[in-house]
Order: sequence, then structure tokens, then C-alpha cells
Amino acid sequence: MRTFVIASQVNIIVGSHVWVEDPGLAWIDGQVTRIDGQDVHVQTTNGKKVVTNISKVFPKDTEAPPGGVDDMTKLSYLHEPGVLQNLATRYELNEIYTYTGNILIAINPFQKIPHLYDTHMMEQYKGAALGELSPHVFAIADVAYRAMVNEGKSNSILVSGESGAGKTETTKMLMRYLAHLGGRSGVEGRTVEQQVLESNPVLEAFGNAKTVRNNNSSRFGKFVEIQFDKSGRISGAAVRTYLLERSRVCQISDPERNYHCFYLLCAAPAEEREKYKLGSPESFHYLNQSKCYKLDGVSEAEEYLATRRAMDIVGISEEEQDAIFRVVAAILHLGNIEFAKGKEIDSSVIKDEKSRFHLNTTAELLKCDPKSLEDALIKRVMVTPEEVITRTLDPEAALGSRDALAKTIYSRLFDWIVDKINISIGQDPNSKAIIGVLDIYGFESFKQNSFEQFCINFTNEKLQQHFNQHVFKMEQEDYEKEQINWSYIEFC
Ligand SMILES: Nc1ncnc2c1ncn2[C@@H]1O[C@H](COP(=O)(O)OP(=O)(O)OP(=O)(O)O)[C@@H](O)[C@H]1O
Repeated sequence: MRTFVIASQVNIIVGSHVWVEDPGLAWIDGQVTRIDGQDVHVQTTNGKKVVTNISKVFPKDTEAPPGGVDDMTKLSYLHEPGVLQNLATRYELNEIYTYTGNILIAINPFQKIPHLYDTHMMEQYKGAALGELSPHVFAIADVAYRAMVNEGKSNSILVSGESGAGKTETTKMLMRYLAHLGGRSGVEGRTVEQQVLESNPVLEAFGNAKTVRNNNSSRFGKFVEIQFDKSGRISGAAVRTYLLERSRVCQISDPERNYHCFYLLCAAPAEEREKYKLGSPESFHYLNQSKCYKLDGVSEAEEYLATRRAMDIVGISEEEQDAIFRVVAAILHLGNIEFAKGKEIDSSVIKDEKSRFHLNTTAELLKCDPKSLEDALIKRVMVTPEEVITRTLDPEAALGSRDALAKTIYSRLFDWIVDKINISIGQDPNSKAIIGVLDIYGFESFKQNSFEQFCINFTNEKLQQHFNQHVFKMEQEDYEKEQINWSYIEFC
């Protein structure tokens, strides 16, 4: 049975323990000292006197357990300060997970808690009913897995939260647990689950970047579909990705970075850097728009080798890896091509010898004709039903087509890598059921937001709607069907 507890109307009187809003701390507790009509006077525990409207004063549960409750539905008052207080209390005790019914709330610990995710822990959660043990991401994966095995039902786990909240880390833990449950022992070669887990470092190298909030922010959405056979063993998997942030390839602002792969390649062993004619990241326009080149505690040179190893594991051949990095290097060189005004009006030429070098290198790496590449950058071809018109571009427009080309090449490279991973992991056309894990980029709002940011935020809002639909609206429909007396909540 599902229960819902709502903040019941409680009389606020002189002496009541309450929560009031605080500009610095969000909420602060205190005691009511006086009530003048709608105005409530509160003496806060941090020594302030606050006068506020009665509608902004919330009762505090003075009998709440000191360590908080592991399921928010056990709270006496389910209002914002009550929920936050409970999460904060638990967080102080390193309890980063809390349930709200069958939803799991995870608070980012920003530190490694290895014992929380070891094999011993996985074994404990195996087959345990939800709520029997402490809240944990493994428990959620276990429920999904049991439902699939017992009822043959496919399930999806939705991981949402704002940027830096810990979605990607949570997704990895979910997958690791599912691999633990459905993995095969004694299978020769690389198993599906190993390949799915190993595809993470590859996807992260090409689809993650440092942002203001997160040193390893996913700049794409991801839906991992793990397929199972009739005995509950993993039989295949597919990774579907959505809307890679393309603008980052050409434009970054301090203290953010471009996609990790560019910096990794600039730290590759000397002979590889020579092969791709690469220098330090500072020498490339697509990287030097921000002064941030390094990440704390990360060795780019080691990460480069780790990415190569991960590529081996997911089945990307040596030759293909070379092709991938040739394209990455080509994009860096492409970004260094500059244009000057040409003789004719609204036309441009390659600016100088340096730009000519980068043009030739780009062409060499992409294995295309340098003259064709040059034409593609400084001219625009328009095809009309009657004729084909070629028009020259001024330097500004040429820069625009250079950047557009870089973005297109990069996003196609990313899609190609994802396809490659999927082919290599292999899908099971006869799979009995799947468990999907959705990890999308989090909500973010800057002073200036691009169209891509709009799409990201729109996706988050749509998911929030989906969540509301399932958690509240459908619940209310049940209440109505069962004719339970219930005050309706309106959603916009
Ligand atoms: N359970 C956890 N244990 C330890 N560290 C964590 C955990 N969850 C998150 N972190 C830390 O927080 C950082 C950000 O988390 P993560 O990349 O998962 O965020 P995200 O919600 O996916 O963000 P974005 O939407 O920007 O991709 C991680 O790099 C890691 O250092």
C-alpha cells in the first residue's frame, strides 16, 4: 500500500517551534514569541529576531529522530524545510541516500565512499525488499531487476537532477549492480556487461567536459538499454545518446574546458603528437579561449592511455582509434585557420602562412584535398532548381563556416563512436526484457543561455512533468477511483 502524508494544518501559537526563511541558510528554526494578526515574531536559534507573514512560517517537528528518517513519508511535516532538514541531518552522518516512497533521493557526497559500493554491499541488496535495508541505489536496481525476472516486465530507471548532482555516477553504480546480478561467470573474452561499463570512459572522453559546476559534466543525454534473456542473464545492450552540445567544440568561456579528448590528445606520447602535428593546448584557438587547461588530480597523459585501453575493450580497432584521433587533431588545426579580406568585395583568403599550414594539416589528417577544403571554407554553394550558384564569403562568414564544419565533424564523430560501441557490444534481438537507465544532462541556467541550453532545460522540464504525472496525478486518480477523501492538487 502506498501512503501519502501531507503537511497538515497546524495552529501556530506563541511558543511554537517553527521554520522561517533565511536569506543565507535557506531555512532557520526558532520559536514564536508574539503574533500580531498576520505577523509572526520569531526568535531564531542563531540569535535573530524575525517578523514574517504567518503563511511563511512552518511548524517544526521537535520529536523528529536525531538521525533523521530513512523515508521521507515518515516525516510528520512534509514541507520544504522539513524535507531539507531531514536530508541535511542524514548527509552529516554520511547517509547520502533517502527514500520518498519508492523514489530514491541521492545527495552528492563529493568524496569517495568505497565501502558503499563494494561487492559485499551488492550481495546484501540482492533480493532484499525495498525498505528492508538502508536506502541505496542498489535497492532501486534490485527492484527493477526482480520485477523483470518475476513478471517479465521491462523497466526504466530515471536519473534526474541539476548539473553536478551526481546522475552519471549514480548511473554507473546502477549499471555495475545490474552487471553483478545478470553477469555471466566463466564466459571467455569480454562480456557484454564489461563492455557496457567500459564504454563509459570512452563516451566520457568525447562527450564530457569541465563546466563551472562539474569537472566531468556530461554534455549529452544517454539512455542505456540492458537486454536480458529468459533466465535473467545479460544478453545484449545498447547505448542511445541525445543532443550532444555542439557549440562547445568552437566556443568555451573561462573557467570551462572543451571536450576532454582534445586535452588528452595534446598529452599523448611524443610520437603520436608528432604524427598529428600537435603542440600544447594553449596553441589552439578552440582550447585557448579559456585559461583552464588542467583538471585537479587528473593526469591527461594517463587518461589518454586509459581511453585507448577502454577503446580496445569496447572493440574499437587500432586503425579505427587512429582515425578517431586524426579527426580530433584535424578539428584543432581547423580552428586555427584564419581568414583575411580578399581582393574582391565580400571575399576572403587564407590569412597567412601559419593558417596555410593548419589548412594543409587539416586536409592531410582528414585525407581530403586542401584546395577543396579551402573552397568549402571561403565559398558557399547554393543549389536552386535552375542553377548552382557559388558565392564568396567575407572573413567573418568564412569563420562561421569553419566553425560549422568543426561542429558537424565532431558530432558525427561522436555518433560514429556510439554506433561502433553498439555494434561491438551487440544487441540481442530475442531478448526477453530490458532495463533502461536514463541519464540526461542536468538543468542549468546562466546569465546568457544558448539554444542548446534551452533544449537541455526543456528536456528536464518534460521529465519533471513525466515524474509529476506518474507520482502525483496517477496516485490521485487511484484515490479518486477508490473514493478516498482527498484534497486535489493542481499542476500547471
Ligand atoms: N555517489 C558518489 N560518490 C562519490 N562522488 C560522487 C558521487 N556522485 C557524484 N560524485 C562526484 O560529483 C561529481 C559530479 O557528479 P556527476 O558527474 O555524476 O554529475 P551529473 O549530475 O551527471 O552532472 P552533469 O549533468 O553536469 O553531467 C563526480 O565527478 C564525482 O566527483
